[in-house]
Amino acid sequence: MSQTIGSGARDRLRIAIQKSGRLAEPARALLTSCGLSWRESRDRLFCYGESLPIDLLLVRDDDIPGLIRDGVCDLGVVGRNVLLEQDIAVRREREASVFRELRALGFGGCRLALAVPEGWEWRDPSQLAGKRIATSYPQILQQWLDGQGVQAGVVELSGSVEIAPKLGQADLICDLVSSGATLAANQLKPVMTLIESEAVLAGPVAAFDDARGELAELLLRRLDGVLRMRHSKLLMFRAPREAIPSLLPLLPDAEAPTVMQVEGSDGLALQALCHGVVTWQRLEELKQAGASGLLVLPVEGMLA
Ligand SMILES: Nc1ncnc2c1ncn2[C@@H]1O[C@H](COP(=O)(O)OP(=O)(O)OP(=O)(O)O)[C@@H](O)[C@H]1O
Ligand SMILES: O=P(O)(O)OC[C@H]1O[C@H](OP(=O)(O)OP(=O)(O)O)[C@H](O)[C@@H]1O
Ligand SMILES: [Mg+2]
Repeated sequence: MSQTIGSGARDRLRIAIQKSGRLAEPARALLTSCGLSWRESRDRLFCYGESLPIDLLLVRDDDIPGLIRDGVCDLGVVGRNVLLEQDIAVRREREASVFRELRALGFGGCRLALAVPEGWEWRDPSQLAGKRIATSYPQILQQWLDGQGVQAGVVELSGSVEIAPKLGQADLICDLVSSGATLAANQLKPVMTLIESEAVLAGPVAAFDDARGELAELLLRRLDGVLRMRHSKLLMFRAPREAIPSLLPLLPDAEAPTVMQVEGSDGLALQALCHGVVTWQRLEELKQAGASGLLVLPVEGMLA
């Protein structure tokens, strides 16, 4: 089988992920937990899929939507902020989306927010009329301003947006915020959230009409199993039969527990798949209610 990147062979699925940066490691780890493995090329920009015919292309995150649009890659892991920014640009040109968000992946969480100098008294978006707003997301910002019916100047910067008000380039900014530390360090405060973002699996709007369709479906099924189980834990413990009524209310987030008879005793062994956080406090409460030999096990995936 050909390994040429641009061969046009369509019996392999190609996923673009960030080469380095915030999304690089978690994206790879997630795909690995879906059972994918790769033989890396020496330059590490293309990774040939070994366990399945699913290859990786390692790129700058901003390039991912364009690679999908041009059919160079079939899927991509990218921030919703980047996908939406480029989707709006495409829709302005073609009047139809070419990308779609297939799954939210639960990492790379942040929000795109308006932030103003700390001294500003914020009331509502009408205050933005005639102001200059620095951002790396001009399309999302302009669409939001249009929706608010506000006319403001959009100053596009590719980075270090938070310094723009101090440099006199803009009156306020529209940038990504996570902890808020960068804003605080620049004497800015967030006042409006335009979008909530996280890493997403993106793909084309058009369906695949060859072997890639089945590969994409297989990957999505595995991904759903992994995502569903991501915060789940398998709880195993023993308990006397009479403790069951006081133990079950302590497992409100668990699927119906499996209860087994322990050989040679009249005690029971229980197994419960908990979808919420299993804290030390909860374990202590279970122990007090009669549970013993408590084991908390991580769950890697589930095929329903
Ligand atoms: N502070 C943050 N906390 C959490 N997620 C963030 C934060 N900042 C950005 N992100 C998310 O991570 C994505 C990638 O951010 P990163 O800083 O690695 O991008 P980059 O510098 O543009 O990388 P590249 O070199 O690939 O162009 C962003 O598009 C956003 O979705
Ligand atoms: O609210 P915080 O937790 O401070 O995070 C927000 C900052 O994180 C991102 O920048 P990053 O650190 O990735 O630097 P970069 O923009 O230069 O890549 C973003 O562009 C903000 O500047
Ligand atoms: Mg980038």
